[in-house]
Amino acid sequence: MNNPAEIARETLKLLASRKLAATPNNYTAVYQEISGEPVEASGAETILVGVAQRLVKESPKTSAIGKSLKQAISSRDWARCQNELQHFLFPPAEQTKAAPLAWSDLIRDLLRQLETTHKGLTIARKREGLETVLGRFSSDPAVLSEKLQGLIRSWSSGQTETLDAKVSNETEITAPQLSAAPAVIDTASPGATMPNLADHALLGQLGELLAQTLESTLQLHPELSGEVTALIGQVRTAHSHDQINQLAEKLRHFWLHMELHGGDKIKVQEGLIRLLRMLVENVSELVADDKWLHGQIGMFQEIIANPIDKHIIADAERSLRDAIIKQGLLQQSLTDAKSTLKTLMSSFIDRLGELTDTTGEYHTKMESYSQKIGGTDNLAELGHILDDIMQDTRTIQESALRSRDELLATRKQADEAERRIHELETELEHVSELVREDQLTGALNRRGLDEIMEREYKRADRNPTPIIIALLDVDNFKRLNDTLGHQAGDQALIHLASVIKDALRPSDSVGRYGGEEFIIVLPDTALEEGIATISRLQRELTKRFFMHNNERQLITFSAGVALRSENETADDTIARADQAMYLAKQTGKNRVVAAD
Ligand SMILES: Nc1nc2c(ncn2[C@@H]2O[C@H](COP(=O)(O)OP(=O)(O)OP(=O)(O)O)[C@@H](O)[C@H]2O)c(=O)[nH]1
Repeated sequence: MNNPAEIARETLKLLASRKLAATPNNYTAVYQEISGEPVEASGAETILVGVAQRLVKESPKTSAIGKSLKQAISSRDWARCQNELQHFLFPPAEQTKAAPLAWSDLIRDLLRQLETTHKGLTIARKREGLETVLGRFSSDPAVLSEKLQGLIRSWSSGQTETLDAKVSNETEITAPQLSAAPAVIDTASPGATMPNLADHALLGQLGELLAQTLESTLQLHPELSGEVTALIGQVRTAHSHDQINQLAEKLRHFWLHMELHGGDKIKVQEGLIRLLRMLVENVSELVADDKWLHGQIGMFQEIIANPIDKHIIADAERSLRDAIIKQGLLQQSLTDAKSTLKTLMSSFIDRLGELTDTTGEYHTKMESYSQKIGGTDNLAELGHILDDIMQDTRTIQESALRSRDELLATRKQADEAERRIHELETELEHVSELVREDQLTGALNRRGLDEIMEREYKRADRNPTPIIIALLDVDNFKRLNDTLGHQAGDQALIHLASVIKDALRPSDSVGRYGGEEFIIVLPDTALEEGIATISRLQRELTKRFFMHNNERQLITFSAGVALRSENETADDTIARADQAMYLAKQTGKNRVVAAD
């Protein structure tokens, strides 16, 4: 139909049949429908189309309204347009009611988490994060709520470093969270989006990871095992929005319990250490003269005084176990030697008693002979008395002689037993000192070294004499370990320590400073002399090879030699020797460098 008059006539007919009012808009629309020419949109209509398009793009939630609005505009169904717009501007009551509830929970949670102690997070740091979130997102309550929840999660998970990054990236701050579970989980909820399979799988994996993480806390907090087991069951079976919300609430309670229990454990640990410190201090006073215990107690005091480190405890345990085994053996020998001495002493006393008895009897007899002699003039009888006297005198002489020999022998044995006891006691004292030795090489350990250096430094302060501290580090030791094995490496260290000990003077000391590092203390030694001594050690090592599987292995070391400056602390001298040793390594290894 091309004739405009005919089109106009048809338009009026259609308006009447559709019972539409003959308004300009209706007329234009029907006219266009018949003629097939595009409708020239009115100003208001153009604005409405723009609004609809914006809603489609804005978010998944507004997109549906936008699309429906677009359809209503194109079919010119203005009542529907009005409906859609109202729906968008004034959402149904239940949607708006949910917000205050979520806010009260959120604020409660926020306050609780703000006051709870989180490792590595101060309250000031938390406040700072809170200020940033409030400053940036307070214009949009929904976004603000999400960001605040993200912030709380980051506190509980200890992700302090990522907090700033998250705050600065608006789209990243909230990872999907349990308390605000995404609609994709619950397809039955009104308005829910169809779940995406990949999201489902990811959520399942996350759930399983959470369950495993919870399982791993069972060992740490056995007292919470009932709660943890129930939570694990719930994590594995929670699928709906409601279930996940309930789970989130229980998890929050669980975190709180864990924090309380963790805090208790730390307090218990601190209390035990305090008790142990008191006990050790008291014991060390009680046994002030008991050298057997000095080494062990000193070691304990040192461990407790410093931050507890599992490696130090393990080292100490090894040394102590060795010392205790050796002390046990020596104690047994000492007990045996003491009981031998006791037996000897008692037999000694018995013999003395016998001797006294015998001499007492002899005196009595002599008295009776003297009376008999006084009461007779008979020569024959006097002859008999004399024979008896001679016999008794010979017997007592023999007995005295035998007793003298026996007593001498017993005395000798007693002396021997006493000497052995003394020897064992000295050895026992020395065993206690074993905790000052490095168990592998027999050189001093760090503790032993500290004591020697303190002693020598004090001596040098009283009576000014030079002291040399040399730091030796075996060259390419890692390669030796890698090619010959760790045990060969150990043997090489034992060999090195033995060569050093043999080459030094008795007044010098050698201690193991670290893995393959040794410190040598040369008292009363000038710098030139010290350098010469350490260079001599290098030559010794080229003469006394380390043998491994019948093959000669050359061990070399780099050394830094420092002369103690006036009033310098041991740590400072070591630091200078270390720098010089580092220079020796840098300039080709197997050399000795004097410290500045
Ligand atoms: N066998 C054995 N090896 C040890 C011991 N203590 C430390 N080590 C090893 O010593 C090696 C030291 O390696 P690095 O510090 O790289 O030094 P390096 O190989 O000697 O190299 P340079 O010092 O540059 O010459 C490491 O492999 C340690 O594992 C020990 O008691 N026994």
